Amino acid sequence: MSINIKNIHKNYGSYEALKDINLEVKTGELLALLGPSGSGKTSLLRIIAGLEYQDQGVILVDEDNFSEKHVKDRNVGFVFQHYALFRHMTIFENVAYGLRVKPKKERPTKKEITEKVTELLELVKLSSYQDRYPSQLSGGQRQRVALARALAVKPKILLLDEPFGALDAKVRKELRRWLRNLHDQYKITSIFVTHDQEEALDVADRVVIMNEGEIEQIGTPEEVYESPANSFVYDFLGSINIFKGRMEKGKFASGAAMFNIQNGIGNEDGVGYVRPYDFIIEKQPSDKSSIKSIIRHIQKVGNTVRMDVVRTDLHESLEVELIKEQYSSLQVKQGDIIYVKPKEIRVFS
Ligand SMILES: Nc1ncnc2c1ncn2[C@@H]1O[C@H](COP(=O)(O)OP(=O)(O)OP(=O)(O)O)[C@@H](O)[C@H]1O
Repeated sequence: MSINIKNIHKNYGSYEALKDINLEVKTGELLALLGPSGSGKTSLLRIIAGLEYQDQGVILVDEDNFSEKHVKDRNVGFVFQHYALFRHMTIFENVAYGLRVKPKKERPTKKEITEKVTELLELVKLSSYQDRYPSQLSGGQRQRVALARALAVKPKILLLDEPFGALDAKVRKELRRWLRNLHDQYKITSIFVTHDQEEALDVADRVVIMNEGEIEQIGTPEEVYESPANSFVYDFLGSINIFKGRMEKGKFASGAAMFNIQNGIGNEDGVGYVRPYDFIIEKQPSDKSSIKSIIRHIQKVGNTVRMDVVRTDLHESLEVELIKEQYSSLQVKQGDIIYVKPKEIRVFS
């Protein structure tokens, strides 16, 4: 099932939560809606589910106009951040619930329900837990039950709202791999909401970056990370260093340094962006893009060494990241003078 979201507007009173959202989700795709708090991700998901209504626009699922359908007729699987399992039912009963409450004509037989639930519990690797109650499971296990329950009714599409948001970092990581594998087996067109950049980039086929009710960029994880469309996306998708300066004839001047740039040909003020790992560290300057700096702090974490350095021209801090081997061969210490040279600088006006 493909989802075609056209011209969606949503206001809460005078507040514009969604401003003309257009988006196509391809059949079998796992799409992430990523953005800071309040950017409109949940509102959009709830509108697709039919739990909220748009003020303008339509949602087509294949050629079916979803906008005219009630939530119960949309056949959407929904998984929330807080596992809304029924506390008084066993895990088996929780997964079976959606099948048992189907109208009589569509309801599978008792034997079919048992087979389906058994299959799903195997899929989420919780077969031996089927007689337990939700309170006897860990948070990660409960989310897996929630997903099995959502899949039981064979949804046309699957919507997940921060499904791993309440779990600790290690479990989150395990579950997102697991979700990806499950999606590859089931291939249900799925949209999941997250504000965690790493999670979106790690799991999704494509990422939609939202900000203040608008889409900033849509692309594969590689596209949005390697070629951010604007400064918001650049900033949102990882640590950055900012260089204030001016573009002049294909070059960018910032303090005493001058850089060759790919983008930006006008003569205007601009802001350059460099990721912490995108620097070459030298003991002597090699050209005008080598920025003289003093090492203020060195922090070693695993195989990575982070250095906090201060440019001597503008007295601004830069965050530089090296792998341990590079750092060892440099032989530098706090207080030393070094030259940091961006491998690439992207300038937005
Ligand atoms: N029922 C509502 N009434 C009024 N304002 C609302 C309502 N629901 C959401 N909003 C507002 O709309 C904006 C978008 O909210 P939404 O929950 O869609 O954002 P989000 O990106 O999912 O944020 P979060 O990551 O914090 O959940 C926010 O400013 C929010 O305060």
